[in-house]
Formats: sequence, C-alpha cells, structure tokens
Amino acid sequence: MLENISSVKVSDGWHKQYNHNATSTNCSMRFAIFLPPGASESNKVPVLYWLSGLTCTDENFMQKAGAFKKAAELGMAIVAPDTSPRGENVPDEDSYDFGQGAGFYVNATQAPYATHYHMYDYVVNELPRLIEKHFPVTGTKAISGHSMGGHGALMIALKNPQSYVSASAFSPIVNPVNSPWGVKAFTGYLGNDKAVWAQYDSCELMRQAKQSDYLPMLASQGDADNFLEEQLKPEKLINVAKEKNYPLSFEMQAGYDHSYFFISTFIDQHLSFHHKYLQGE
Ligand SMILES: N[C@@H](CCC(=O)N[C@@H](CS)C(=O)NCC(=O)O)C(=O)O
Repeated sequence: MLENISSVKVSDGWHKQYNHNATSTNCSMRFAIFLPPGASESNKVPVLYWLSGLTCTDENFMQKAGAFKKAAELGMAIVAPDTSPRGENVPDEDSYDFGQGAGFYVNATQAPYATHYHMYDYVVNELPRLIEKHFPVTGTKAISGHSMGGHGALMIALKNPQSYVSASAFSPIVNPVNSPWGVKAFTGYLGNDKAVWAQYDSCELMRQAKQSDYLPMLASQGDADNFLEEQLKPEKLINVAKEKNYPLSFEMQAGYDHSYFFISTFIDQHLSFHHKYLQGE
C-alpha cells in the first residue's frame, strides 16, 4: 500500500512523497511526485521520470532543480525515485559511491547485493505500474537524470525504446564500463563478467541500437565539471552517436559545474524538450 508522507502545494500543483513496500527491491521505498495543476482522472497527464545521482534521495531534484513552474505550465507530472534500496537490512558500504545512495539502476546479481539492489526493475517496471495505478497519469513516459542518474536515464531508454518517448541527461556517466565509478559499482553488483556490464552501458547499447528504435535524446554538460574527464567522458557517446547517426543533441555549457546550480539553469529547456514528444508531436 501507498503511505503518503508529505503533501505540499507548489506552482499551483502538488508535491507529494510516498513510502511503499517494493517487491523488486524487497524493502520499503520512498518516491516523490509532482502533479501539475488540473491533473485529474478526467485530465490525465504524461510523466517525466527523474533519476538522481550519487548520494541523492527523492528530495535533491525536487528541492533544488526549480522544475515546478515549467512542469506546471506544460502539464507534466514528474516522478523522482530514490537512488537505491535503503534500510537497516539493506547491505551498505561506508562510501558515497557504492551501496545505499548508489544503486546505479542495475539488477545486482552478486551477494549480498542481489537481494535488494534491483533498481533497474524498480524504475522500469514496478514504479511506473504503481504510478499509473494510483495517480491521474497517462502511460506516456519520458526519462531524464543526472550523473549516475544520467547513466540510468540514457541506459534505460536505450534498452526500452518502446516505453519512453524521449530521454535526456545532465552530466551523465555515458560509459560506466570505462569510468572508475561505474567499474566499482558494476564489479560489486554484477561481478567480473564484462559481457554483463555491457548490457548496462549507454555507449554499447547505442552502438547496438536499431534505427527503428532511435529516440530523441538531449544531453547537457558543464565544462567546469570536476568529474568530466575522469568519470563522465561524454565524447565517447558523442562519437557513437555520430557513427550511428543517432539523434543525440549534446550541449556543452561553458563555466557550469556538476551541481544542481547547473541543472536548475537548464531544466526548463529539458522539460520543454520532453514536452514536445510527450504531447505526441
Ligand atoms: N563530492 C560529492 C560527489 C557526489 C555528487 O556530486 N553527487 C551529485 C550527483 S553525482 C549530487 O547530486 N549530489 C547531491 C546534491 O548536489 O544535492 C560527494 O562526495 O558527495
């Protein structure tokens, strides 16, 4: 069952948080939803799913991105899940980039993580089903995210092109199999078989994509981002997109760092981008 834990009016719509027992992650999960003004059973709205980065919960985007005014104007709901399973029984590690707060949107196969760390199934299947059952939304979905969540958004869209109308990302980890954050997470959650890692790597997935599965994709990156060269490596995805003629619009923005200051500056552009496709244009 859904337990409502907060309800706040904002930009004429509502920001709400819920807990529920999730079967995919085998624990209680919290998520946040923004419902734009006028959303009702007789006026269902499309949904943008937002996946956050390392150390985040459902709250970082909702509190810092400044997305409500534009989402209210465009008539879009936004759903922000947590970034991992959580709780006393959920295995953790004393580091910011693995364990709780760092689920990497994969289905873990390795003990002791395989019991709970199924964020891929949670985001792709369980959460949308729940949202569509309990809220006034259509089944039309787009997906976006930041950093680890940018990896999640692009990877999930590339693996499920029939389920989303568009995908975007801020500062995404585009090639986790070649990024220290990704290598650490994939080794811990997925083991040593690189063929399994490749199934969650946006560069590899784009390389394999059929033209009939191409989705409109937007990525924004700040050139003053501390993680740019070591972890994010956007040129890897840009190169694959060029080779494949994939419709990726990549925008390097001068002077911006890795933070929500950057996201809040360009979020309206990303919401408008998704709106175009969510409206069925
Ligand atoms: N230096 C950071 C690295 C983690 C980080 O930059 N997290 C980003 C996502 S990859 C974030 O959104 N942090 C939370 C926030 O800014 O609200 C830390 O040690 O916590």
